Amino acid sequence: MQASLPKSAPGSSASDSAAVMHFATTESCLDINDFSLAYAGVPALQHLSLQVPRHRVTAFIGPSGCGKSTLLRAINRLHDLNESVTLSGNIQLEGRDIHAPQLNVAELRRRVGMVFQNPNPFPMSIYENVAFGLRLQGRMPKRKRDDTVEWALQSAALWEEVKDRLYRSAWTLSGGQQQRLVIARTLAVRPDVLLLDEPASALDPISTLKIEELIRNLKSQLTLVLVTHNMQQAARVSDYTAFLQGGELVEYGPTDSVFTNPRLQRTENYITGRMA
Ligand SMILES: Nc1ncnc2c1ncn2[C@@H]1O[C@H](COP(=O)(O)OP(=O)(O)OP(=O)(O)O)[C@@H](O)[C@H]1O
Repeated sequence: MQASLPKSAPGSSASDSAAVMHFATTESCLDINDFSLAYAGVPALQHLSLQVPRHRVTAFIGPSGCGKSTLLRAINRLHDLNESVTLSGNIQLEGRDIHAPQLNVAELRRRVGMVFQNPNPFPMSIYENVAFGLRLQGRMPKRKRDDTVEWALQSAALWEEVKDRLYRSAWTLSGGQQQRLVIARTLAVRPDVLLLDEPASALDPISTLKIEELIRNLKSQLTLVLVTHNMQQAARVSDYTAFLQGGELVEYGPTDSVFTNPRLQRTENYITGRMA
């Protein structure tokens, strides 16, 4: 897969560099087109355009407050209930505008799963956590549900650790196991996209490495978007990296290029730690 990168000279403005971020030969899963979002009139995202390739890991990086979580949440329409939010432009999932009036938001959230910084298992058993979304979808033969729960736990690299205690409370698991359980719960309804907002930042180093390995392995099944403050993590797990600053997309490209040969000085300053 080749990415056709925007041609802008080092030092050009963010809006120049962000104008076109197309992956010419790659099929994109998400197309973000001239997307802007403001909270109570204060811009948080400004004219972002980028394409997120299918079956790859794309990392959003940038300083605190640059808009990474806002963008991730917008992809899942988590701002719907915030009346102060205004937006323009559009986000398309597999070619369909996620804000189209006839779009079913529950179905969007099944197709686009989201995992947050702090593991949030429900107060129920390990099994019931994973079966939760399946039950919401309607009746399913027990055998099929059991198979799906096992498959999701296997996909989340948790099955071996929990197969003998499926009916114990999810809260008996460690923080790292809880986060993998939450990922299993999300995978059980077979999403197309998994959004991960700092999924390992509350975890110890060993659990973090397990989550990173899981992210790498999951891309054969779905498209992943990762928000992280951790530069090494973005470099280790992502195929593409988008650098945001002040609500603008500054640079976007293959992770290797962004980290080893950034086009813009601002990107270099950030990834080398010269800018917080
Ligand atoms: N619900 C909200 N209401 C008003 N302003 C908000 C809200 N959520 C975020 N913001 C503002 O929008 C901007 C972007 O915030 P966002 O959380 O997306 O940044 P971020 O890059 O994810 O930051 P961090 O890395 O610290 O999590 C910030 O200025 C923030 O204060």
